[in-house]
Order: sequence, then C-alpha cells, then structure tokens
Amino acid sequence: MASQALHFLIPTYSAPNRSLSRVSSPSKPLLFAQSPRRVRPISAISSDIESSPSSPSVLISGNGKGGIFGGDGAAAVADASGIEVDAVTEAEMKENGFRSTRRTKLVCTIGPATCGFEQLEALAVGGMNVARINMCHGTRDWHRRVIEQVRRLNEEKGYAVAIMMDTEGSEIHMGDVGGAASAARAEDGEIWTFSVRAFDSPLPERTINVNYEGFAEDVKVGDDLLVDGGMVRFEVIEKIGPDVKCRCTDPGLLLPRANLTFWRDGSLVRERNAMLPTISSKSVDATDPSAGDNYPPDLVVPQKWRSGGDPYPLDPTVREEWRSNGESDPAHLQPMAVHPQFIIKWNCGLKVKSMPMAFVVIIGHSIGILKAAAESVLPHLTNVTLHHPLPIDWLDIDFGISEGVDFIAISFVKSAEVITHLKSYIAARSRDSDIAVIAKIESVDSLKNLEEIIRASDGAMVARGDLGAQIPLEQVPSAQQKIVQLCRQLDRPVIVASQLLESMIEYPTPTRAEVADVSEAVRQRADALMLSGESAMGQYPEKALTVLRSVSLRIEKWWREEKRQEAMVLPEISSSFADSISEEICNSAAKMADNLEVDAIFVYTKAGQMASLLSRCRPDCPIFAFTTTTSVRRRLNLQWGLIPFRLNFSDDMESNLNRTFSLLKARGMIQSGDLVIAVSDMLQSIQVMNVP
Ligand SMILES: Nc1ncnc2c1ncn2[C@@H]1O[C@H](COP(=O)(O)OP(=O)(O)O)[C@@H](O)[C@H]1O
Ligand SMILES: C=C(OP(=O)(O)O)C(=O)O
Ligand SMILES: [K+]
Ligand SMILES: [Mg+2]
Repeated sequence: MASQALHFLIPTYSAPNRSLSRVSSPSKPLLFAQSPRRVRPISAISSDIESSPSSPSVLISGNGKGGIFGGDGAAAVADASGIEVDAVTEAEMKENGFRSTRRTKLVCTIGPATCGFEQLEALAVGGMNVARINMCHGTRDWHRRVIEQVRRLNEEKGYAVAIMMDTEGSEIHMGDVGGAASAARAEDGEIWTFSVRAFDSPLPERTINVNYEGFAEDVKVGDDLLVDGGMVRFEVIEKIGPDVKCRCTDPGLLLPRANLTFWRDGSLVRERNAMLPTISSKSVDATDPSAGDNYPPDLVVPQKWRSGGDPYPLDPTVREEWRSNGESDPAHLQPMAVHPQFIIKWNCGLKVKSMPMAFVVIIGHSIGILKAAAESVLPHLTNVTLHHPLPIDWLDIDFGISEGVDFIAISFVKSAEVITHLKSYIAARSRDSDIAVIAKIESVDSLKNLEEIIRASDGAMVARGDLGAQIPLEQVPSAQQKIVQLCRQLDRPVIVASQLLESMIEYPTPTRAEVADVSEAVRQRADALMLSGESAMGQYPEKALTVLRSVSLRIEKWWREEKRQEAMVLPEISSSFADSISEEICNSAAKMADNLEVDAIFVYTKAGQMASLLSRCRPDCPIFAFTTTTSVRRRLNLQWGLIPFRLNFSDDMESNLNRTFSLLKARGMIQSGDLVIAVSDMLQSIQVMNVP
C-alpha cells in the first residue's frame, strides 16, 4: 500500500516527561513513497426534500466477536471478524458516496405516536441516531418497552440507535388534564383553580393539578401564571388554602403536564428552581413496585422541598464515619445539599447530626443501603428506613442505569455540582458502564454557570422550550449560538432542541421559518437536532424526520461547496501530555484532510476520545470511527460527522488498515483510489494513503 505517514512515537501512552522529544521510530521511515494524487469525481448527489430514504437492508456480516486481530493473517480472517455498521448509514454511503453522508445527527423523542416496533423502525430508517424518552411522561414500564424495542431493532435489523433518557427535573408543571392524552381549553375571562390537592378523577371542572406542593404558598395575588411559556396565560386572583384561583387572560389549550412559570412585576419568580436540587422533584408513589426496594405499601411520603433557608451540606465527620465503616466509595454520597426544614419535618426526634447523613444516603441510594448505613453507622436511624423520600428522578436515574441507556439528560441543571455528583453516582453503581451525562441548558442559572456545567458534562442540550420561558424569547437565538460554540470549543456534543418543526405536529409540511431555524442550527454546526412533540405525539413523525434529514444534507453541502464555514478558534483543552498529543494529532489530521481534500478520515479509537476530537474540528470529509465496543459506538452516534463502526482491532495499524479496507471494499462502501487519512489512539500517527 502506498502511503505517507507521520508518526509521533511515544514510548508509553502517558509520557512522564514533557521534554521527551517526539521522535520517529528508527525502524520505520517517517515518510513512505509518494503516492500519485488521484482525481476525485465531484459527487453530485441529490439530497432533495422529496427523495425518500433508502430502503433498509441488513448488512451485518460476521459475528463481531472475533478476538483482537493482529499480525499477518489479516486477509485470511478478515471476513470472520466482522465489522458492524448500521444498515441505514451503509445504504446512505452507497447511494450518495461517503463524502455526502449527513454530518448532523438526529434525535427523536419517542411517544405514543412512535412507540410501536414498526414506527421505531421507520424512524431508524429515516435517520434517527438517538431515541429520547422523556420521563416527564408515561410510566417506567412504558419506557422500558420502548427501550426493549429499540434494542431489538438494533439487534435484529442492524441499527445502532442510542437511547437517551431525559429526567423530569425541578420544574413546576400541571398534572394530566382529565386523562393522560386529552387537552382542555381555557377561554378568556374564565376562572380556573390551580391546586396541589389530590383529586379523584375526573377532576372537577376548570381545575388543574400542580405538581409542586409549595405552589399555593409561593404565588401571590396579581402574579401572572404562564402555561408553556405563554401559550396560555392566567392572572392569580385569590388564594384559598391549597387552591389558587386564576383568571384566564390569554386563552388557549392546556396540554397535559404543561410547564408552569409564574411572573411578578415582569420577572420570573424562580423560588422553586432556585431552591430545589436539580434531581429530586417528583413525588413518590410508595405503592409502585418498581419504585426502588421494598416500600411499606401504606407509606405516606412527604415529598417536597420548600420554604427558604440555606441548604445544609453533608457533615464531614459523618462522612468520615461512613468511610471508616468500609463503604468503598463515599464520594458519591456527597450530594447537592439538604434543606434543613425538610429534614426536620420528617425526621423529627433524631439527632441533628444524623439527619443530613440519613438524607444524603437516601437521595443517593436505595433503602438497602440506607438500612446498612443505619445499622452499621448510626443505629438510632433505623426508623428512617420507613420515612424515605426517595425522589423519583433518582428512581428514574436508577432505572436508566439498570436499563443501560447510553445518555442521561438532566433537566434544569443549575450548576456543575449536580453533574459531577450524578457522574460519580453512575460510576459507583455501574462500574463498567459508560453512560454519558447531558446537561440541559434551560434555566437562567444554567446560563450563568454555563462553562463549568459544560466542562462537567459529557454533552449539552439547548432546551429552548423551557429556556424560552425563563429568558426573553429574543435572547434565545444568541444563547443558542453561544452554547453551541462553547460546546464545540470544549469538545462536548451539543443538541439543539424544541420547536424546530413545531407546526408539523399538525401539518405535513413545515413553515418556511421552521426550515430557516433548522438551517441555522445546521449552519452553526450543532452536533444534533432534536424532535420533541413532532415525533412523540405528532401526526407526521416520519415526515418531520425527513425534513430534518433533508435540510441538514442540503445546508451542509451548500456550505461545504461554498467554503463559507468560518474557522473557529479551538482552544487547547487537554490537561495531560498524552491528551495534548491526541489533540494535536486530531487538529493536524483535520487540517490536512481539508487541505488535501481527502475523502475520509479513519480513526481507530477505543474510548472514542480521538473520534470526538476530530469531530470537534468539523472537517470537510466524514470521519469513519472504528471502536471495539458497541456502547462507545452508539455514543459516538450523537457526534457531528462521525460514522461509527464496531470492529475488533489490534495495535498494528498496518493490519488494521488492510483489514478495514478489504472489509469496506467488499461491502462497496469505499473504492480503490479513495484518499484517506488514518489516525489511531494506540499509535500516535497520521497516515495519508490511497485505498489500495
Ligand atoms: N412517553 C410519553 N407518553 C405520552 N406523551 C408523551 C410522551 N413523551 C412525550 N409525549 C408528548 O409529547 C410532547 C412533547 O414531548 P417533550 O417535548 O419531550 O415534552 P414536554 O413538552 O413535556 O417538554 C409532550 O408534551 C407530550 O404531550
Ligand atoms: C427539551 C426540553 O426539555 P423538556 O422537553 O423535557 O421540557 C426543553 O425544555 O426544550
Ligand atoms: K424532561
Ligand atoms: Mg425542558
């Protein structure tokens, strides 16, 4: 094979000494013989809105379970140790040529309109890279069925759709409006009651349940109450115990579980969001058998955190005590903060010092662990096991961990702390899982702490729905651009979400303004676009996905051809020397790829880090990312420009390349003469070569 290679040969992956010079191996020449530059045909590919997606074909070959391949036997065992690429990508590559594959990834929220196996398959065929389930809606059993079906789809039909679980977070929202699916209409001047009382269904007329127990205390007469950021508006006219009477001032549809915000003198009242921990707000149904360990069925759980006062951090001496009692990883016991009044409310009679401990254990852990803590550390706490306010978000998170979802998106993130805490919680609970944590930027607080939040997270979502209810609408576009840019600079994938094609919930074509909005997100080179209601409960989920796909393809191609992408300054982000090498290699490889107009970059990466660093550069050509584990492959599905493959590979790049070339050629995905750049995180090198 004719190739040119630039190697950075470092004896071990973590070079101990920065002064170590970057030497080329004496055994290998720095440059191989020059290969003739091939003339590449310009691919003129139709990416029109009308064009239908390629039909799915199942093309998984081999068992994918072969041992690590290495040495000279490449050709002989190539077919036996298969390569996994999803059927849709493969079809798209064959049809369009790989230079024109879609770089922008697509996330679909799964709801009643799309939860069937065939509907899910239609979305996969239509280009869904990630299926999102929103724990605000539906039951865990419902979500579990969706996850199972996506898994089955992946296994049986050869897709690699990743699963993202989105938590409810500390938002205030309405309950169901007389049955989960129905909506109610509020007319101008009507008086409605918003109440935290539990009602039998059907609800009394013109009554809305609110999920936040402190609601009636926190609102004031004269406040504006906005449903879904202003789709319906009320004015608070009277408070009677738990009931808040409101007059409708902007009529409209009240959809189940719609978000509620209240405004006083033109400003958002943020009491609840300011005070509540991000992950904790749901009430517990103590009779739900899936809700953690064995609840006493008659348990009435006080659920809400409210009233003012400083939060109460975990007492370090208690923490030490816990540590000395042999708990392996006390780090994940350090949660957000504890509200003192809350503890006193349900823990009365216990020593003050013990309370935070009890609480901390509870929010991070199951009853089993609480019992262990109570028995071994603080015997007087035994009773606490019966008064356990395990918040449902944590149960949802436990659910996500046990189901092995690929991403957990955290709603209403306020600071980096909650993300760090969740990550250590996940690490402690599932040592070998690599669930990525996505921070949803949808509150004023998250904008204030944007950089630290993004640094702490594995990715971010511009959650424009709630963001637009918290900041003036005209500030949302600049916030979006800023978040997208910062994420790219910090090498974190970013999803632009909400209302991209809102009108397609009801209509089969988008508005021109919606297409312009999608185009702008693609032009900003966000990693992914997301459908919410359009795919969850709309009339035209597949059509909406087709619009996202087609607009992405067209805008990407247009900007590539016009060469109008402005270069972005990418700050150095590595914190170790080894990481700096990877970063430099990726930056250089991407630049070379653009200058030499190569057809593709191949990256061999175990944890996906080099693939991510390449994606961050947003090169002109697609990036074929080869990784050894299925979960890394699914996770890479969210990132811009990456075409993830699963493949067992060795440390011998020469044989990896030969094998990959022959496997991909055999499947018609590349051709002799294609020019590629190859990089790998085992061997710090950049190679440029034509496919033999
Ligand atoms: N699992 C589900 N079950 C029922 N309805 C759902 C589900 N997921 C989403 N939906 C519907 O789709 C709409 C849009 O989804 P999404 O944007 O995720 O939620 P929200 O609008 O509550 O923020 C929801 O308001 C809800 O009506
Ligand atoms: C994506 C969002 O979050 P959710 O749909 O969960 O409210 C949003 O607010 O835009
Ligand atoms: K949510
Ligand atoms: Mg939201």
